[in-house]
Amino acid sequence: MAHAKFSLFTGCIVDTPVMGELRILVNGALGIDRSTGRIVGTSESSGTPAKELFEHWTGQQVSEADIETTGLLADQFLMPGFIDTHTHAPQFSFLGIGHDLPLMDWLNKYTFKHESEFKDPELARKFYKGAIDRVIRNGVTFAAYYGTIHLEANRILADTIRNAGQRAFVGKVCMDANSPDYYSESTAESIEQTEEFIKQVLGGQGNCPADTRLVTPIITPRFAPSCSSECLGALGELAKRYQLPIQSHLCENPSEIEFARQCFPECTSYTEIYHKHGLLGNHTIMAHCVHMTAEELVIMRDTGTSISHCPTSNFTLGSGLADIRRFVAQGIPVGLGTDVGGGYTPSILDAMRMAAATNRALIASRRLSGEDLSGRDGVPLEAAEMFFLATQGGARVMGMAESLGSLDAGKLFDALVIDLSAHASPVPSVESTFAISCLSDPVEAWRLRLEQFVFLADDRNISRVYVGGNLIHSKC
Ligand SMILES: O=c1[nH]c(=O)c2nc[nH]c2[nH]1
Repeated sequence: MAHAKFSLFTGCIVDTPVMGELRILVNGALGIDRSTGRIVGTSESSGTPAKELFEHWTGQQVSEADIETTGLLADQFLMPGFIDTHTHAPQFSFLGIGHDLPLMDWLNKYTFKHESEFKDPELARKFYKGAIDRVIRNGVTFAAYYGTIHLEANRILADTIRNAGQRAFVGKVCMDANSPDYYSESTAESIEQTEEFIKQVLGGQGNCPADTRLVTPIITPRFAPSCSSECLGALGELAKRYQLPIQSHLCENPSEIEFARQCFPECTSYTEIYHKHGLLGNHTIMAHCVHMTAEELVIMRDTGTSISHCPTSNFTLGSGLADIRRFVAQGIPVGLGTDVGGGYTPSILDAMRMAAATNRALIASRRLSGEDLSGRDGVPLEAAEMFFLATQGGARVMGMAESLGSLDAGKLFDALVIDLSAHASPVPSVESTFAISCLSDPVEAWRLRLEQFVFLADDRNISRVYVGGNLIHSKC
């Protein structure tokens, strides 16, 4: 069947096109056109023959021989791939180290030193493959990576990701100011090498449309304090000229915010620094945003800028509790970031759980201080909302909501087969979960199993990973 034109999955299919609304097709069918890697149709199948489904979806005559069918097992379901909107590839080299330090000390003691080692391309060649494989094993089909300041190591990172078949934004980190001597660059180097990196990455992939390109360069001023005004302005220009996304850090920690203020005293806020240099817009991802003023959130909303919520790292570096209900209420797009190595794990499932813990801690502390929590403010984040943040929410943050994030017809097939009864699974069997085994409504039973998935599962449950219709990881 290697030459079949279409693939069909039958079984339970789950996604969240809208925040908080799980769409569960218990007896679902999903068809893929292998030549484009796109979904041609998703529906309840109710036993309809495959040929009829495809003829209905495509409006063409289809023969049975053109269809390869995969029937999901009773404990399996299909879902959109996880989207990690913020992670640092070189920081896998010191995962789990230094979590007793606040941000600026952690950067100075560990981060800059480890990243500076990537001046040796040999290290990048040896190291990045294992890091990327680990991200993929965790079900991340699309990630926004920071590299280092080094052109060659970043090129190796981009090639490694493309060879692994993962979708990614990859950024050459820019640091021409206020950075250690052993890990900084001149303004000219920062700008020229960013442009060279853009040309290398785009040139290596021909003229394919932006949404089918696997690896896209992303303009990456590390954070405002690490860049001169000239560098920030030039990076804004490069993003416009090449129509590229932008990523950086914003309002993560009080000392960092003070540092940014000292570096740009002419700006009224940290957010204003990026705004003034043309770096905000609907293709910009700002990570953290833990300590934002009301005025800053208005700038974010008015410019269409997105937020990568990185709850794991916000806990481990003690940065604080970001209020995503407040962001969502303002209409600011929000997705999840693992922020390795501020965060200790590349698991988006962990980020989902940490997002829930952050939200519960915020609600509890506000209640204790007597705040009135009316409306959504006092409602704990539900599993279906976490599911959205990890998939469709992430796609919106990455500017790809039309092409990714859910399993609707027309979208690229970036998806995961989840096996709840995988070997050594942390998710208990249905039989041992009385609350589920006694239910007669199959949709309700799946809803509870999905809650268990969100709170209990790990990479052992992620049995297949697809990007653009290609299988890039399989446990069997
Ligand atoms: O969590 C973080 N990780 C980093 O590497 C970084 N650099 C600036 N600000 C940062 N925050």
